[in-house]
Amino acid sequence: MPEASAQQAAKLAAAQHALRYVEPGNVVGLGSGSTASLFIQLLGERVKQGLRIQGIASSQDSENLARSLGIPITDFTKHQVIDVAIDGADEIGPAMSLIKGGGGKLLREKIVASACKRFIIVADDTKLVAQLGAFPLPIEVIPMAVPLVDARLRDLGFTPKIRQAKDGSGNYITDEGNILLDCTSSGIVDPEETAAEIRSIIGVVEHGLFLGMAERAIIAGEDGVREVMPSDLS
Ligand SMILES: O=C(CO)[C@H](O)[C@H](O)COP(=O)(O)O
Repeated sequence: MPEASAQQAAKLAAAQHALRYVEPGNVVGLGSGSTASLFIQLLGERVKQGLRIQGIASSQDSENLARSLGIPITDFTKHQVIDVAIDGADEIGPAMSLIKGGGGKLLREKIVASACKRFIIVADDTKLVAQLGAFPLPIEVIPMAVPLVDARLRDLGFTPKIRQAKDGSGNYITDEGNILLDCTSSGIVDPEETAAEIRSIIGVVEHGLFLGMAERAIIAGEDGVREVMPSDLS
């Protein structure tokens, strides 16, 4: 089987497994990206079969997809607590530290994750890493502050690059109207310290390090699907 379709099959298997964490009456956080989208499609099938849930989406794309499938959408004015959220990740590192935001949705994803009783990651096994940072860390920045934040991030050892829109129209603009800096580094040795340093930079709206948020990860690969807990990842 070509690698791309094996990876796709793994994403689907992880998404399928995640359905067991959704219970009737739940408010469900809907993640972003290809794996989360597969979960939303499967959830839509369950809703068509009669499952009663409501979704809170972590991106406009996910909300549009959910609505097109008949998943009722709610928001934080009606529900401040999400029972369970299912989302993807770009890297899954020690103690289930995560890099997210490859799809550009990290701010709303982190808001959803922060409001969850259970935050569950779905991913293929290529996302597991011994140390975070091979994937460039996305950082969402207020547009006028980009040159200032860029300089501070370089002081921290990052090489930031402004993300470009896929359609060639210029800078990628987030759902909240901000710029994303994709920051390469030689590796993130201490994610907690790095997160605190980035957060202290005025003009940074949010960063893609999700620390201490995920309860478990559903990981799929050629050997099947397994659940991984933070304590399993040293
Ligand atoms: O953080 C994200 C979007 O901002 C995604 O969850 C992450 O990029 C993983 O995506 P995929 O499931 O397509 O590999």
